[in-house]
Amino acid sequence: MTIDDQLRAALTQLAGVDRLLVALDFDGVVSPIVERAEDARPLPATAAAVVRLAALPETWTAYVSGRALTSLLKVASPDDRTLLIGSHGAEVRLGAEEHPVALDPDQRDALADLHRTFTEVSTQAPGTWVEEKPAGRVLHTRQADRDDAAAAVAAARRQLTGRGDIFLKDGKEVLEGSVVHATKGEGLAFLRQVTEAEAVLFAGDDVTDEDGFRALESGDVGIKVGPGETAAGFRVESPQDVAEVVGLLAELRADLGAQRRPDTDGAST
Ligand SMILES: O=P(O)(O)OC[C@H]1O[C@H](O[C@H]2O[C@H](CO)[C@@H](O)[C@H](O)[C@H]2O)[C@H](O)[C@@H](O)[C@@H]1O
Repeated sequence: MTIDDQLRAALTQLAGVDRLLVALDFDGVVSPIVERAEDARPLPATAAAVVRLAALPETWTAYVSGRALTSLLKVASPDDRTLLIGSHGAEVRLGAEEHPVALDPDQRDALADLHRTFTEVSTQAPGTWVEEKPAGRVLHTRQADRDDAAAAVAAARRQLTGRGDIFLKDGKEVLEGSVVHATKGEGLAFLRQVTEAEAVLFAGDDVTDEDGFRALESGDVGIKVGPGETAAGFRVESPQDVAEVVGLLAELRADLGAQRRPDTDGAST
């Protein structure tokens, strides 16, 4: 991909801010989408660029994911400095500091109902499976026959619609249910607050990432990966393009930092 002039200009501006947060969705952005969720891995070029960014002064990196933190840690193997938002904003890990989800008894009951509904539906639909998260469940349909997948999602929706204590989200070949209301927009706002970032880059590919794009402010850069309606200001086609974008941002910020550093005579170059 050639990074177009507008995106290059936005990245150049972003590279020059005092405090920068680079937040990336994981599946479909850092990792290509794959058949089996447990097989997802970061593209090496993106992972390397994230590490380079995290090592720069006044620069924070984050993965903002719908995955449970345990799953994100397993597939992403993030650098210790990379901040993590899991379960679409319900879980947070800032280095050694972890904020797990705490469910009250009503939420635990709702989670048990959600689990029962998704597993019963999945049993009837070959190729589907249920992923477990601390505050939710995911009905995966990527490996199912298209008609079976649609029927399974419709059946699960029918049984859960109207439950005020279970929040449903559509994703890529998944239906997610959570007993905690959380969004990536809230996750990003929290990260902006703790890092005191002057500007944020956020890249995402899925409908749930739109909450993140809508939480962006003037001076931030939102990048939608792939097709679909979006509130993001920029679009690239694939995770491979994301690797180029994040690589360029790391290069630009490192160069600007080097220019700002005093030379050996003590004067700024
Ligand atoms: O917010 P993300 O980091 O993008 O996570 C969203 C969901 O990603 C995973 O499912 C998706 O990726 C799988 C692997 O490529 C794919 O098989 C599945 O069809 C996708 O929907 C993950 O399993 C979910 O828990 C995340 O919520």
